[in-house]
Amino acid sequence: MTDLALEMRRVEYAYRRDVALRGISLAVRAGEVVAVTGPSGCGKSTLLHCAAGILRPQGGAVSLVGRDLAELPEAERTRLRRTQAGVVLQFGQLVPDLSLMDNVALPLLLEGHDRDAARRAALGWLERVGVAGDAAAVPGELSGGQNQRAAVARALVTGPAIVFADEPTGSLDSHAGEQMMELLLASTRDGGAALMMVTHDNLIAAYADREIRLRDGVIQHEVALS
Ligand SMILES: Nc1ncnc2c1ncn2[C@@H]1O[C@H](COP(=O)(O)OP(=O)(O)OP(=O)(O)O)[C@@H](O)[C@H]1O
Repeated sequence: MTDLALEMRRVEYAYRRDVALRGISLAVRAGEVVAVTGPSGCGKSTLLHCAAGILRPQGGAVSLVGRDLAELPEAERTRLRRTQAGVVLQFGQLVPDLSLMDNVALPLLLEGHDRDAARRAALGWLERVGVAGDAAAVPGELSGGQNQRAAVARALVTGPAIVFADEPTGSLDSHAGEQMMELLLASTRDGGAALMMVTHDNLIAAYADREIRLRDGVIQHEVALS
């Protein structure tokens, strides 16, 4: 058993023209909160997407809860990602035609949970993030902040080991952003998950236990913040 939620070893990623990551090695411990910072274009989002198993690095290795993603058969890899990695993106990325309740229940339904149990768990998380009253509404009927709260609930409903958040407060004003951060921290702590968040905002980074600063696709430095 490992107490590492995430481990990346010499990870490299290149798009057609741009090399985005040039050998990134890092680890995130169970329950730890890590901020990934750095100037625009330095590779923050690419790093997060490789860590979450959304992008496959061309070099190096990524392990979630001690299991190397590249060594797993496709179905197991999908399952590990779905159950152990929650993802919150800047604009929530909820399914527009589904109610908040069904959006949050979806990861459980995809894992084969029965519909009633999935909906009960979804409602429980919608309550914790403060939007249970909007459970029947679809995302287009609600504000960015409400949708973002539901996205946090969806990320945590499977009980993941780690939540990946890409500019989670980016579409919110500063007060709503602060509330979102408090919620994200409390929810991940509540669910026993680690949190890796990408941000260009120093005030948001200050919520983390550790800051990892990137520059030109490499780690420039790491700073313990607490
Ligand atoms: N889909 C893509 N296709 C081609 N190149 C890309 C793509 N996404 C990112 N890049 C390039 O990869 C490099 C790293 O981009 P990335 O989005 O990871 O940086 P970032 O630090 O998250 O930037 P920002 O803070 O502006 O969101 C940049 O040079 C960028 O232009």
